[in-house]
Order: sequence, then C-alpha cells, then structure tokens
Amino acid sequence: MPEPTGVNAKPESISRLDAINRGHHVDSVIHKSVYAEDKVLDIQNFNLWYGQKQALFNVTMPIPRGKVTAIIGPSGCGKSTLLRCVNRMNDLIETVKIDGEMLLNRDSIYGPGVDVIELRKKMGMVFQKPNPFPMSIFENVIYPLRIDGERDRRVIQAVCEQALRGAALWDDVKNRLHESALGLSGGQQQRLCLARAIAGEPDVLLLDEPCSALDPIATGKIEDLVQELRGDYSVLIVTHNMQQASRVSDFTAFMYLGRLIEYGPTAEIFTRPKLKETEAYVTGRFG
Ligand SMILES: Nc1ncnc2c1ncn2[C@@H]1O[C@H](COP(=O)(O)OP(=O)(O)OP(=O)(O)O)[C@@H](O)[C@H]1O
Repeated sequence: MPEPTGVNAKPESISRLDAINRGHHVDSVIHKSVYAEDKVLDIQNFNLWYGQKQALFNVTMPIPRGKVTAIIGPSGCGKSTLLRCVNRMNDLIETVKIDGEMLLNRDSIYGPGVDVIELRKKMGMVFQKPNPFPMSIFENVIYPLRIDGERDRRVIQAVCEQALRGAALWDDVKNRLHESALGLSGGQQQRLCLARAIAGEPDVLLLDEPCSALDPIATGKIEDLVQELRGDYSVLIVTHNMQQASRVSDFTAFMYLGRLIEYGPTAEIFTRPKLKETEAYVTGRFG
C-alpha cells in the first residue's frame, strides 16, 4: 500500500504517535469536562522553536482555576518548555521563537507592553533542585514582599508564618528563622521554596518536577502539600512520575514530541483514557 502523503494524512492503521514521528498533524483529544472549568490560564495554538528545532506544536490547553493540573510525557516531550513559557522564562534564551497565545486571567502573557517583572510576580515557581537564596529562612520566605516594597513588619511577619505553615515547615523552623536557609535538609529547602512561592500569593504555582531531587519521605510531604494547596491555588506541575500525577492532580495532560496528545480529568486519563496511546504510556508500555 502506498505511504499516505500530505501533512494532514493520518491513516487509521498507524498510531497517532507513529503519525507524529512521520511529521503528520494530529489533533489533541481534550475531554469535554476540561472546558466546564473556569480557566486561570489559557494556552492557545502555542508553538515554540529553539533555533531551527521546533519543541512545541500548536498546543492548546486551558488550565482550570483552583485545581492541580499535571503534565506528563516521555523525556524531551516539551513539558518543562511549556511550563517555562507560562512565566516567560524562555525569553532568557536568545534562540527561542514563539507563536500563538497564552492568557493569564484573560490577559495576554505575550502581548505588546506586558511588564514581564509584574507578570512573574503573579506566578510562583519551584524547580527540580531546591534553590534557597543564601540568606536567612525568614528573608527567603518574605522575598516576594521585599521586592514588592512591603514595609509593614506585622504584615511581613504574618505572611512569613502563614506561608511556612502552608508549606508544613513552621514547626521545623520557627525557632531558627534567622539562621541560614542553606542549613536546612533538601526536603526542608524544597518546602521553603514552596513557602516562598506562596508568600507572593501567586495566581498560578508552577512546579517543575519538584520532587525529583528528594527522598520518598520528603516527596510524600511535598505531594501532601500540593493536594492541600488545591482550591486556594491553581497549580501546574510537571512530573516524570505517573503515580505522582495520579496521586496529586485533578487533571492530567499527556504530551509526546511537543504535542498535547490527550488531556482530561486525572481519573479518566489513568483508568479510561480515550486513546490507546495514552493507555500505553500510563501503563508503562512505552516512554
Ligand atoms: N535551551 C534549549 N536549547 C535547545 N533545545 C532545548 C533547550 N531546552 C530544551 N530543548 C529541547 O526541547 C525539547 C523539549 O525539552 P524539555 O526539557 O522541555 O522536555 P521535558 O519533557 O521537560 O524533558 P525532561 O522530562 O527530560 O525534563 C527537547 O528536545 C530538548 O532537547
């Protein structure tokens, strides 16, 4: 049988993933219930290139407010790239070109005249490796208030305690707030980074594999926290770990080679996905 040609040709006999590998266009499957949610973020037809190499292809993905949304997919599929686009961290890479739109609370993230510093204040980000600043625990947590020019000591102290309690770290550190954050364990440092992220009361929390450098106990604590943040915060979390996605998230997006393949409620993605490709990935049959 002759090989089908044309960008949109996708014979039923080959899987979507094979079709993508051959350069064909494949539509994402987004479950209807995603659209019933109020959106905090709206990613629309988003493309990204590192130099000549395209890393994101026409990603359209509404992100529900007050929920935890996980992005899963094999290494190199563009999870971190997509996350970093939300707070325009990819602006820092000279070769990056983008096309498409992202909205935060219906305001354009990439529109002309957007103040990137102000935009980033609306987002909290936690990275793979804990990155406490070389300063005291207290100064780390209240860092977002310092850059905002907050001077009221009572406000600063109240936010510090509230954020540390929110990150389940208050009891560990309340008697050593003015000691260096670098003296904390790795798991405590990551909870401190989470406290710093929530101290700024962000509209969205971006978590890029926040547990990958942590042991199972510290990982469990961060997962518990992420679940507790639901409702108060909208969380977008990138994870390699499918059990983690299924434990902590309300919605899951499966990506492959820069494309969004399937996106829906986590329970559906893990137990009755619409695509056999998603089922193969979540059951560990590839990737
Ligand atoms: N700064 C960069 N310059 C050039 N190419 C990059 C850069 N960062 C990422 N890429 C490429 O873009 C693609 C997507 O990478 P990305 O890190 O977003 O994937 P990922 O799904 O988060 O991977 P992992 O799970 O391994 O962290 C990969 O092919 C990667 O090599």
